[in-house]
Amino acid sequence: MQVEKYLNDIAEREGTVHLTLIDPASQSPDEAAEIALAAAQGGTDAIMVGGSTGAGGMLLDQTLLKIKEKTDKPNILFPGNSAGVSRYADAIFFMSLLNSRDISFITSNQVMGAPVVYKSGIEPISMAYLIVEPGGTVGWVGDAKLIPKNKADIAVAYALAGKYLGMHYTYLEAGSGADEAVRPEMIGAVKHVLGDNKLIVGGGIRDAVTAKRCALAGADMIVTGTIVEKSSNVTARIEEIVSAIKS
Ligand SMILES: CC(C)=CCC/C(C)=C/CC/C(C)=C/CC/C(C)=C/COP(=O)(O)OP(=O)(O)O
Ligand SMILES: O=P(O)(O)OC[C@@H](O)CO
Ligand SMILES: [Mg+2]
Repeated sequence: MQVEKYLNDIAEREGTVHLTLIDPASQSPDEAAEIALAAAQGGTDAIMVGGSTGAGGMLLDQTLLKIKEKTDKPNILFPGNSAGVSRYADAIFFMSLLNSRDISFITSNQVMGAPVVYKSGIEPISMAYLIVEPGGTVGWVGDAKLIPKNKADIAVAYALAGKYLGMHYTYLEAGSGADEAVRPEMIGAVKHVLGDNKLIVGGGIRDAVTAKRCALAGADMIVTGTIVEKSSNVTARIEEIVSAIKS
């Protein structure tokens, strides 16, 4: 419960958590570590490591080890499949893609990954993963029946199902690099039924205004990925977003 408690405590104390997503396939482990350090200096709370394609094996292990050398922020795996599990992480978002049409993203990858999580002692954080239009690469890879962006009630139904199945976290995902982030109406409606369960929002959040809008609507945690890959001054970009979402 340590990483989950760490995140929940920040959400309670500071209003909103900021998570930085690093895709091990997008840069070398050394470069990933530099990005993690810069994001930590900008005030991010934890580093998520994963990708929808090619994010496993030695590259994943090395990326985690290098990140650990540079920062003491928790590392949380964000796996695209069972190969995205590594014993060098602190925790894993143990997620089920509830709106997938493919059973492998609902239970099979979880079954293959669970024994590795058990043996390595990393902390599982149960999560309902929901993909909203446009969905991006992860929507395609995960064969998601995308939730229409203006249909908050469908997202609410999925979020309730996840909560009743016992999942602690719900993640509303618009897809990495989405042209529009998840809308405030949907975030608000989902948070309303989740109550104390935590809501993560990501995909297409590139600036402080958008991040703040998501936080005010009810997001407990904001994820940004693309901006740390594309920015020349990661610390400054993260700092802007972090100061906008913390109370
Ligand atoms: C719990 C275990 C062991 C596995 C879960 C497996 C599930 C449910 C996966 C969901 C579908 C999926 C492909 C998720 C990937 C999540 C992810 C790391 C997204 C990050 O997006 P990017 O990979 O950065 O997008 P790009 O590939 O476009 O860069
Ligand atoms: O790359 P961005 O658009 O920040 O999206 C982050 C995350 O929600 C993708 O899984
Ligand atoms: Mg990526």
